[in-house]
Amino acid sequence: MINEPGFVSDHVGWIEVICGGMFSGKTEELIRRAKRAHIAGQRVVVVKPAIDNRYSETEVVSHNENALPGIQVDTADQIILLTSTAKVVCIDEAQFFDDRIVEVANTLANDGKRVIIAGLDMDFEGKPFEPMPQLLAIAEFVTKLHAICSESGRIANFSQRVVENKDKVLVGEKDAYEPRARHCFRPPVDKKRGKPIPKMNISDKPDQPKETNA
Ligand SMILES: Nc1ncnc2c1ncn2[C@@H]1O[C@H](COP(=O)(O)OP(=O)(O)O)[C@@H](O)[C@H]1O
Ligand SMILES: Cc1cn([C@H]2C[C@H](O)[C@@H](COP(=O)(O)O)O2)c(=O)[nH]c1=O
Ligand SMILES: [Zn+2]
Repeated sequence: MINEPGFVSDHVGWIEVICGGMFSGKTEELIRRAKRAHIAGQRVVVVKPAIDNRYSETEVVSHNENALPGIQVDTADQIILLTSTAKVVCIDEAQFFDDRIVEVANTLANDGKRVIIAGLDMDFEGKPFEPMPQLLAIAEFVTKLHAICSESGRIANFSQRVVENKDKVLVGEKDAYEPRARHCFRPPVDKKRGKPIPKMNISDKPDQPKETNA
């Protein structure tokens, strides 16, 4: 029950955030919750930012090709106009919206709607992906999912960019990203030192002080 707030609460609105790295199952989970709300007879509207054109312009699609009809929007404010009669509003790829998405999510929830938001919590540098931190802060319910690390088979919460590109936004799939565990993630070049930060080996021991005879 704890993973499905929509079926334990009453008629007031609230915000659920599903976060994690790439391939962790965020879109699948969003689709699962949307489908169940639809089965429960609730009017569900699914939206995604227009920049995410990876699989389809009219559907939200997961990496394993689960899909649901979804509307592309250019701005967060358009979501308000599109969802006036909805009971449940599902927003995928929330990291691609600007800060207005925070106000929009609050407005929808205050209006009595269940707002389900999926998004990447960290970018390719391993830094918080704005505006996800703000959305996580205002949510009543948070679910963090993990992929499987492509190197170690451990749980992965980082998204390793495997192509040379330093833009924060780079839409892509396995052609450009791999899920990685903490100890298998290599952040991009450290700008100050100009060198790649070496991958940390979990068996590495901290440097021991050298003995001197002085
Ligand atoms: N390394 C991986 N770890 C977990 N799932 C993976 C991996 N590679 C591919 N997948 C597939 O990705 C699916 C999740 O896709 P999706 O919901 O679109 O993830 P997200 O939206 O978090 O990127 C999984 O069910 C699985 O079929
Ligand atoms: C890490 C990172 C990812 N992206 C892009 C790549 C994908 O198009 C989406 C994430 O989609 P998913 O459903 O979570 O797989 O975000 C980016 O633009 N910048 C990044 O740093
Ligand atoms: Zn997704």
